[in-house]
Amino acid sequence: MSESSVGRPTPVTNATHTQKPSGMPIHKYGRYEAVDIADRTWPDNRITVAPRWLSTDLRDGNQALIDPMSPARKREMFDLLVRMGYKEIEVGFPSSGETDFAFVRSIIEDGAIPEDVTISVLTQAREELIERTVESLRGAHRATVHLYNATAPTFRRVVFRGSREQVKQIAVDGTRLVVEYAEKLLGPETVFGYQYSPEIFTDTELDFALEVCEGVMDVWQPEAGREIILNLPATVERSTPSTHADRFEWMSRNLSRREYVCLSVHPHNDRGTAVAAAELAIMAGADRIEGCLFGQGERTGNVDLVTLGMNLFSQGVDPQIDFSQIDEIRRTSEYCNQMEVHPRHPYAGDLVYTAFSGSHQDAIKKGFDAMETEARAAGKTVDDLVWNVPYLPIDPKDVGRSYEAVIRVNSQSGKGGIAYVLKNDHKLDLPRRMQIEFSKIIQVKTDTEGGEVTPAAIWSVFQDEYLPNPDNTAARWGRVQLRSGQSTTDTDGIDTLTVEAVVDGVETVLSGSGNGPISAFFAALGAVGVDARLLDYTEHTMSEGASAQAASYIECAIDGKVLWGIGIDANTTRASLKAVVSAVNRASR
Ligand SMILES: CC(=O)SCCNC(=O)CCNC(=O)[C@H](O)C(C)(C)COP(=O)(O)OP(=O)(O)OC[C@H]1O[C@@H](n2cnc3c(N)ncnc32)[C@H](O)[C@@H]1OP(=O)(O)O
Ligand SMILES: CC(C)C(=O)C(=O)O
Repeated sequence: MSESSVGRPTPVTNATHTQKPSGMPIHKYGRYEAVDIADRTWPDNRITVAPRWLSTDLRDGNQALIDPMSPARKREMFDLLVRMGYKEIEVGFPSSGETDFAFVRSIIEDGAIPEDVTISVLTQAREELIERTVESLRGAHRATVHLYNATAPTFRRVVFRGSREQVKQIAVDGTRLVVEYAEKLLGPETVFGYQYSPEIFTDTELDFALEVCEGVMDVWQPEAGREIILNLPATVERSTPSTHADRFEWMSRNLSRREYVCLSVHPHNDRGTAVAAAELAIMAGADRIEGCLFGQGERTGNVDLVTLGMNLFSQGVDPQIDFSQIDEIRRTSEYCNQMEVHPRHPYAGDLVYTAFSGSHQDAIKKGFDAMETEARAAGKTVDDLVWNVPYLPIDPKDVGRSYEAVIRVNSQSGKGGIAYVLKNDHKLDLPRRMQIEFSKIIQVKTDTEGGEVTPAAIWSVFQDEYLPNPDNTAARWGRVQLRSGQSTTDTDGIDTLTVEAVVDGVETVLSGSGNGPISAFFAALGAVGVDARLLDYTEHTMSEGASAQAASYIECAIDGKVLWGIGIDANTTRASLKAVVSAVNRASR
């Protein structure tokens, strides 16, 4: 070892990270096939308008619940989805039993479905189920039957025990039966649509998925004014979102009658990438997304419609869905599903607009201040500007949240967060060095007591430290209490101040002169043995209007200690005298 390197730590080298077998049974799993599409175009595409949305909360969401929704909970969910603006809603699986059938009948018969909303119902490709399904739609204004059968090799072999041709025939025959029963059972008042899903599309060979979809289209005969929805589900999410997008681009390019096809994506979240899979599929040509609020649904859930919609919103694209009361949406969804939304759920969780850590809080506070400064300079309001506050991808106000929870204080917090609470809740804009001083006081509390310090507790500590209330004996402390004061200014600009005060419990009249009321007060305090020197002074109004209060902050050296005081009063001179008293009392505390 050379002399110069003695005592230095050993640098990390790549050799430290050589891979060792984990012992996990990796031999049980195969790699997902890539798609042969070297000239893919989707990576260059941008999402500039909202896709069509279908909520399947009442079907795919409901079928995965421990306790499926009661009719009342179903209705609550349906009404919420309508209020939010969803125009396509899968309302159930009517052939599953009386509950779903009766629910579909109830919303049709109650007139609960707005004219511009299309309801959709799912069925297997079995004649008795198709008949019952179509039957449930009698009298609806706009209704779609959604037929599915699994097309992947394992399902062909294990579930249907049939060849490719036989499994394709299930879809083709099912489609024919849907058309026949719709013609037989539904009247002209119903605008009737059709949707087909090759279930387990993600594990189906692309050429076979295409062949089945073409066979279905040959029966439905899509044309102008007669679209078909072809929904390609990631029934179980199996690939990266990029491979999923490749498969969509391939299907979109190879489908015939493409202009009459609404290509729909239906991701599940088994790999945790459903949102990305949906977004990339849209870039790759999909027109429509099926999902559930907050990612409810089978196993790890369907893709989350709230995240998808809010992702668009946060990029300046209108999602066509109203998320402005996100907490009401969340509460209703929790009630209907009897399942809680995670506190860290994107856009909606309790903690997603909250910073506990000091550097985040500092940046957020500075971001808010910068937005206010920019707005003032431009003669605008903050709401007119493009949102740009660190760590907050959107303005919490836009989803009905207040700024109260944006900063919460615990042992990880710094001065910026505490200053934010005082500014936001009490209009006190503490000078930087005073922020440092006060944050140390709060830090002692968090270090000794642990946990969170609420805004109310911060305020109570602040009041006790800087603003002892002279009217409240319990909260009164300190050597000096100010009663009243008068100042005069002579022709040379010298101020003479006379104050009535209680000093060490004794009523006293103090007098002093200086080149301003503060220095005059310091001179007066000298008479009772206070040795104080002004280091810094700042003030601001706390609100607009004639009755506005002002806050004064004074940094002084008193008897060898440097510390801050604050005074609040409608009169700025009185506010500054109070600030001196605050500092003097703290010095002797
Ligand atoms: C990926 C998805 O989310 S798909 C939607 C899944 N959702 C649901 O299943 C919820 C509602 N379903 C139900 O309530 C019931 O399944 C019912 C009432 C519709 C039918 O119940 P059952 O008659 O007992 O049949 P079950 O659902 O068990 O299906 C088994 C049979 O249907 C066949 N089948 C399954 N899916 C389909 C399909 N899409 N099309 C045609 N046949 C199918 C199976 O091969 C099997 O046939 P077999 O008995 O000849 O072997
Ligand atoms: C019926 C289809 C669309 C489905 O729910 C799935 O494959 O996940």
